[in-house]
Amino acid sequence: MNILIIGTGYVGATTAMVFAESGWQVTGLDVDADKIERLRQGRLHFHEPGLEDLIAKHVHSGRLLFTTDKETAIAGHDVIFICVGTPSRPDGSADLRYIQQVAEDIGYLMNGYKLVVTKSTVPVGTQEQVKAWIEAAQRQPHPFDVASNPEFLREGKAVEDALQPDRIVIGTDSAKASEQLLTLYQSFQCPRIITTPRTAELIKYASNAFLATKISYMNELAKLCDEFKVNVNEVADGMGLDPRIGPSFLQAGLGYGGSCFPKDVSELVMTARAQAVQLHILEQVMEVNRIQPTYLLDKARSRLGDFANKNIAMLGLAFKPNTDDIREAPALRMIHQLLLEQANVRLFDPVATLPAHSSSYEAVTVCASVEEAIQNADAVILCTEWAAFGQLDWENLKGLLNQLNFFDGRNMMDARWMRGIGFYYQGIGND
Ligand SMILES: NC(=O)C1=CN([C@@H]2O[C@H](COP(=O)(O)OP(=O)(O)OC[C@H]3O[C@@H](n4cnc5c(N)ncnc54)[C@H](O)[C@@H]3O)[C@@H](O)[C@H]2O)C=CC1
Ligand SMILES: O=C(O)[C@H]1O[C@H](OP(=O)(O)OP(=O)(O)OC[C@H]2O[C@@H](n3ccc(=O)[nH]c3=O)[C@H](O)[C@@H]2O)[C@H](O)[C@@H](O)[C@@H]1O
Repeated sequence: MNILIIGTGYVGATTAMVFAESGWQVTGLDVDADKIERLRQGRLHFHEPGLEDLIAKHVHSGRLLFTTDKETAIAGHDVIFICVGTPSRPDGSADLRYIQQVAEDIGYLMNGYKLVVTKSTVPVGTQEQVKAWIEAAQRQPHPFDVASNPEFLREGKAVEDALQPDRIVIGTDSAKASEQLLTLYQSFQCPRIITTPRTAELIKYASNAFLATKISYMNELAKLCDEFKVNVNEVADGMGLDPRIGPSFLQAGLGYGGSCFPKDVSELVMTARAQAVQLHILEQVMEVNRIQPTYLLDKARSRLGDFANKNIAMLGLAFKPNTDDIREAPALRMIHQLLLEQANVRLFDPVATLPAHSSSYEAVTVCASVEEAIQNADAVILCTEWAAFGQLDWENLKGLLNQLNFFDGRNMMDARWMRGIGFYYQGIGND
């Protein structure tokens, strides 16, 4: 079997690497010629630790090819993974236009049996829709199967997650399709779940929504911790020792961002509403997340009086460390608000950059180092827990600041230490 990956973004590029690493011949197809040109040279168009080296390795071995030629690519491959984006529409439901485009291309250009696998995160029922789009676009009837095979990798840990997944979920009604997919994944050591397409699609949303729920739960609890002068991290440690709860995703902070949790929780709520089911808990999860960055800004404002003409050093822009992804990053919303309130924003992130071609952030001073960002700062706001920020010597750096105010959106610093060296220090739930 040779494999075609359509869409070479975070998931597509990683998936292409995974199958090449497992010994298959893989081609990545994208409409973006610049991305394809870089990938052909073994270079990645986004920051993901370890991925570029593995892609380069397989580009050089010839096991991994990249193209923009959909006619040849679709005709020449038996197994096709769809990895294009499924962004939110303004009403919060998933926009399937890229999936539809790809399905129609496959239908129109297919020349024999194809196994079409949806790896993109798609609403329950999409597999049936993809089938219908393919059928409607066919010029002559060719047999095909459609399967759902959701992806669970995290950005920043994509290589590790994709090469050693916790589970492989395959949703299909076709024995031939599940057999082919099990062969493709034969070298993986993890549980496989073979189920219906709808179940596979829902497993993906239910997983992301549950993780988002854990985060919003801890963020709300953190506010109570502040009132009681209890440290939320200690509460999380105590809770996490119960194996029924588990220690992960209990980190209070600025709320969840990224290209997935915000859109997937919202899509699940919309899907449920279309079935006349109200997901009350998830609606509140979204609301808690929406107001979470405001909580830290309120603390900073009440300390400074107001933000007008104050120098605010923002440390971190990416929605989480080890990625340059700024989609739905809480830092962006905070910068927007600070600019509205006339603050002078000085920003440093080790890899992420502000959105290109956006006039909204022109007033931000983008700095090349922490030292430059905190120069004459009236307050530091830490938005992303890059490991390097945890190693800074604030005892030495504090002389650069105008006022010793530190607002830690990720509870990264030791509160007692920071206060001990003279900072007015506030985190989320560690007052
Ligand atoms: N980013 C992540 O960590 C994860 C994302 N997912 C899901 O995977 C899907 C893809 O997400 P990302 O990789 O982040 O998106 P992305 O935006 O990084 O990549 C999508 C790619 O598809 C390409 N594309 C769009 N239309 C195309 C077409 N007609 N033909 C060929 N290429 C086309 C785009 O040019 C782009 O390179 C989404 O549904 C997302 O929810 C699932 C798990 C993890
Ligand atoms: O569907 C997806 O795209 C992916 O979404 C998430 O992965 P990702 O968004 O890359 O990153 P996470 O590590 O899950 O973090 C998401 C957000 O939650 C925040 N978070 C995470 C954990 C925590 O304890 N507290 C917390 O605030 C992070 O700062 C970040 O903003 C899931 O973890 C993946 O399993 C899934 O495949």
